[in-house]
Amino acid sequence: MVEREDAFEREDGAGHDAGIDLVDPHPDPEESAAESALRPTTLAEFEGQPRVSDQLGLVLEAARARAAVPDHVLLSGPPGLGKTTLAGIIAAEMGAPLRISSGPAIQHAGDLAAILSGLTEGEVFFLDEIHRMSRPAEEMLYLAMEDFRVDVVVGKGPGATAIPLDIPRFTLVGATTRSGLLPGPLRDRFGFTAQLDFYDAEDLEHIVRRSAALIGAELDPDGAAEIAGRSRGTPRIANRLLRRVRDYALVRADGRISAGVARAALDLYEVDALGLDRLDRGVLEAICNRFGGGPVGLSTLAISVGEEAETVEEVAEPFLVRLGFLMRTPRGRVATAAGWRHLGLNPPRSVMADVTPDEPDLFS
Ligand SMILES: Nc1ncnc2c1ncn2[C@@H]1O[C@H](COP(=O)(O)OP(=O)(O)OP(=O)(O)O)[C@@H](O)[C@H]1O
Repeated sequence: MVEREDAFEREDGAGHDAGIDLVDPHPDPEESAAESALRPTTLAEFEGQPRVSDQLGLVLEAARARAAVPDHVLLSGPPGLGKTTLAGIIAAEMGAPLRISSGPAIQHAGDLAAILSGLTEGEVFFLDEIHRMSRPAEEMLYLAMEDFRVDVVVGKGPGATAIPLDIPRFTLVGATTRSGLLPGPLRDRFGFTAQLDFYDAEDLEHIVRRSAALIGAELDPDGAAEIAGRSRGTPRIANRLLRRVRDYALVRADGRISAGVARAALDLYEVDALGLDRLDRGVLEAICNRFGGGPVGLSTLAISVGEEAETVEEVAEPFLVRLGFLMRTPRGRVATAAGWRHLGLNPPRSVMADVTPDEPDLFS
């Protein structure tokens, strides 16, 4: 890959606000209580994803009919689409307790052995970011998933012995944003795999209306549509925008969220009609205005918008790519004609000449 790495000064004021962005799909620890309060607890309450819902419902019903522990479940998809929520629903529907941990928290096989041996019969073990577990822990998990057994190694070196330890039957719910990174043997041990997709506007409207009722906000149907349309297909973002719009309605209006109030609030927070925020537009503007439409390397682009390369790559780019405003090519990032037009600019012909739309996205 050839990246253009010319030095660019970081522009004062061009940086992003501290703390999590309104349209960042990743969880914000400060919002975890607010998020938990809005989590549906039954499949019937879980909006959208009809295929996943139907198939999972069947798996759970069959397990209940056989009085068995359900098969292990792998949920994959971008952040904020409901993987943790579904793990909670599986536990609730099975009347089982839920234990939560994450791949990065389990660095030693011993950490995993301690969790697994402490589970109760039928417990649901939610392992978020399962692709980020250490290799020894991953190997221990294979055996635990298949035979409900772990081998605890006692001692070191040639004298070390593995003592097999039976563990209760449990259901592992693994979650990953990158199912491609999971080793085949791990993937094969899940009895049910579901890929969560971005939500359509209608489902998001239902989610926003349900959440508004739970937080006691008065929300007009048009107001719900306005929030849903700017939520980037992601329930976490929809709920976050709803909370901000609710604040605006209380302070600057009569408390009721009409379409006009939602629009005014989201304009104030710089989330535009398609859900682009300041960073997304900054990235697009930098490519078009400063780099002639691209190609431009990620780090140069990140410096020019005063943001970490990781944030540009993980938050702004996926959405811009999804909207068809940006392409990631082997030579760098390129604005598409639609991207230029979204900024109200005319795309120069030369921009698209040497990049075919079918060029594979080598970075995903
Ligand atoms: N289908 C849904 N119906 C209603 N609310 C939903 C749905 N999916 C997600 N939500 C809401 O969106 C928020 C985020 O969901 P959740 O934490 O389950 O996402 P996630 O996929 O686990 O994200 P991450 O992997 O980043 O933790 C929660 O407040 C949850 O209530």
